[in-house]
Amino acid sequence: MADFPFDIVLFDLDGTLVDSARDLAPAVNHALTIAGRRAVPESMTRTFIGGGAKLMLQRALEATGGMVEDAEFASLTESLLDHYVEHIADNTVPYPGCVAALGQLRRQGCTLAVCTNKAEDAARRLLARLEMADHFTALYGGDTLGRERSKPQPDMLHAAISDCGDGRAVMIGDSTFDVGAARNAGIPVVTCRFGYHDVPVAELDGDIMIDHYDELAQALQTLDQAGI
Ligand SMILES: O=C(O)COP(=O)(O)O
Ligand SMILES: [Mg+2]
Repeated sequence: MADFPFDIVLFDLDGTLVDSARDLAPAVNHALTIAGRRAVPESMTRTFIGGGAKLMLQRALEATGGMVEDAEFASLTESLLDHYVEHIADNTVPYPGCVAALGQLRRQGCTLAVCTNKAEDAARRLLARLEMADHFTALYGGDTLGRERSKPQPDMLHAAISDCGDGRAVMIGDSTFDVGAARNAGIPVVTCRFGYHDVPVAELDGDIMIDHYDELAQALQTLDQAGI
């Protein structure tokens, strides 16, 4: 424990711990169909993920003809979430090596938490269905502290660090929301090349990037040695 550089590891969920686009994309297309729009390919939906369901839907609507009025948007958001929750773990899986890496970090003395812009209830359901929940001491969703305090605001990172007993923390994520939140919280950030990127991957601008969970422990050591 003493020689591992971080006490607390905070994880984003969609595109970081789990490959959930195969269940998010059909939920987006369900809502688009209700709105009379064409469906969009999963590859496009992947670029809309990261800011929560509402932003994902807004981007999908903008890409298929434009935003709708508030009441219709609220109803479409509800349809999207109903569909998503019903199919939450149909095709979603943890990324290769993820579960093993979580176990390894815990054996090294790290305390783990999830900081996601997904709604807290959906995040808890998903992690329970995938039998991953027990790894995490804390979980914050995009609505836990209020949407205005979701990532890239640092609030949920600060709260999770406190719940984990305070200490040296690092964020693992896949989008500008994660990098921004980590910067705003003043902690380093590892980005995942395999996740969902709302900007070209080269522009994510984290401190170090991993291609596979097998590289995570070494990446954390490298960050430490670089004095980041
Ligand atoms: O639901 C989303 O859009 C984002 O979720 P994430 O913060 O876990 O990537
Ligand atoms: Mg993400």
